[in-house]
Amino acid sequence: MNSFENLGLSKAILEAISELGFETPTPIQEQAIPILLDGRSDFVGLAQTGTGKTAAFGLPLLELIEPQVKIPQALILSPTRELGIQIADDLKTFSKNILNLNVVNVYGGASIEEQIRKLKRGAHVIVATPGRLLDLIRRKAVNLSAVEYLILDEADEMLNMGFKEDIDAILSSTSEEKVTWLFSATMPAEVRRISKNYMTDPVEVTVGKANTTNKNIEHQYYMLNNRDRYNVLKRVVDFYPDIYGIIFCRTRKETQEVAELLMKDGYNADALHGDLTQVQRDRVMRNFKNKSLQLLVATDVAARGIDVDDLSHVIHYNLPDELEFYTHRSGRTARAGKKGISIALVTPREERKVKDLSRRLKADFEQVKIPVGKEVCERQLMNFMHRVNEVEVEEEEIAPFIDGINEELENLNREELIKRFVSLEFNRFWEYYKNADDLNLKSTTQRRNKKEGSNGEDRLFINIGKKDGIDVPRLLNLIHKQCGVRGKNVGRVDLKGVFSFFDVDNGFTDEIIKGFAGAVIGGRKIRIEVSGDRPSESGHRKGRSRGGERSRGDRGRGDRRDRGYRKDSSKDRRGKGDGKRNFDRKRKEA
Ligand SMILES: Nc1ncnc2c1ncn2[C@@H]1O[C@H](COP(=O)(O)OP(=O)(O)OP(=O)(O)O)[C@@H](O)[C@H]1O
Repeated sequence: MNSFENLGLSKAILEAISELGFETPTPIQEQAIPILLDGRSDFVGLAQTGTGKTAAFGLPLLELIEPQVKIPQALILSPTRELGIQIADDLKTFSKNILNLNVVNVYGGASIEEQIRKLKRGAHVIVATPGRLLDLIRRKAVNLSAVEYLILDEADEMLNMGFKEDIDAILSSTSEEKVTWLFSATMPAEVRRISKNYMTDPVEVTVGKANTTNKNIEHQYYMLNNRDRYNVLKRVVDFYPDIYGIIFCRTRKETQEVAELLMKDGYNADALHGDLTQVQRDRVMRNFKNKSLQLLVATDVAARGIDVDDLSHVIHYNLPDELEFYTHRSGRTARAGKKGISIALVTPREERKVKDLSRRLKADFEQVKIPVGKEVCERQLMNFMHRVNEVEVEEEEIAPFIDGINEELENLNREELIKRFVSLEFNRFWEYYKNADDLNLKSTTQRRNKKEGSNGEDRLFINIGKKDGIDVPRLLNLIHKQCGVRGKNVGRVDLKGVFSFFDVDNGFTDEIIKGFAGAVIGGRKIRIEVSGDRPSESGHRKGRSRGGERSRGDRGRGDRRDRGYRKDSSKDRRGKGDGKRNFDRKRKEA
């Protein structure tokens, strides 16, 4: 194996990276650094997420900069401020032993005057987001004519964000002589186009197979009903008490909603997306990086390229449409040779996306059972036991209280004592989970059987039928409009003259009855009730009405919201605040 010394790096840099614990170069570093040190060719480096691409371009770049020449010699463009800050911080750390080498970071949402001042003091390397840099160019606060090295990081994302024109304008103020380097974990068509449009005969280095995911990531997926998505998320989080991860959503709105629900339910979570102010984003990122925030709910853009140590999980609340997005998302875990788990929450309809990802990324995706309540309780309990085992006892501080404690507990033997201590933790979870649904979807055959038979379904009577102009699509449409229940949850429909029957997954029965309550259709007041028996055409039936004593598993009788969100998130949890408490405690113990 090669060493950093053999790659031609200077002592100043070798010492700095050795302090960071970089012992041997990663494959992309090993291959890229000698070529880039030569400094003469355009370059495309493709390597999986978390394999040290920043140092692969950063180290040779810093070697090539001449500190005594006080003009900007290198420009690094980054799609987001967070990534820009991260790159600039890395470069500052790598170059801390090089005298008078200035890395200046400019981005939107912060004082432009302050950035102008910093640029005036002299910048050798500028790390910038495109919008702000363009602004600075227009104000003539920066001169890029002597830039010799241009680095495009996460370039496809910059194009996705609509920065193409800005980038073109920026590049037109740089010299033709510069060399351009591009690093990426994926090679979507945009990256290809960029290398064609902005580079001349680039040297291309690919480590591993292009577009494959980091092999240290374990890919899992849970199959669920769409309406259970949030409850499954909470269950996964509860099943991994020490989880430290990012939950990816598709839109800013969904990101904010999921984060708010999690916070309301007592989890240590926060949102990161483009609708937040920079101050908010900074606070969230800082808290997440220093591990006082356990769960970051983020959009693809906001978390692109983010390097946070030791993330245990990435959760795809919804799968992204693009394969590359999946790769970048899941690559937030398993960085620098560590392991991590990527979990996708998918409905049966989305399962083909998983198959497609698996085929195209050449990675196995394992379908994992959603833990049932008892399993979550067991996990939490064992985690609590582990913490008991590991906790550092503050002998001196606790000593004054020991006599009083012993007195209070003197009637309890060891076994009793253990049970009671454990119950303090266990009861909260048990209370919450004892009646929790099994959120696993039945297999396709079971689902089919369920549709055909009466198992898990109710047969509903409704007093409208063919004579009211009702056909199957109209009835399904009506149920959806009136109650929010989709046609796929409705089984067999029997249309009669002035009434009809339809089978429905009994989890939706209340919703439907409630949805039709008080409804008037075609001038007729709608009557809907659970039918006990198959009726005769005369309409005679042994029906049970709305108040009937059907068993409905642990479904509540509230509205959809109660069912989807609140039910699995009883107020008890708030007091419990388990996520934060466990996490904080763990950190203190570590
Ligand atoms: N040679 C090395 N030895 C040990 N750790 C390293 C080495 N090189 C980089 N790292 C660490 O690996 C982590 C990932 O590096 P980096 O952020 O550059 O990955 P990346 O390839 O750019 O990932 P992404 O494609 O997701 O942006 C960082 O925390 C970095 O400090």
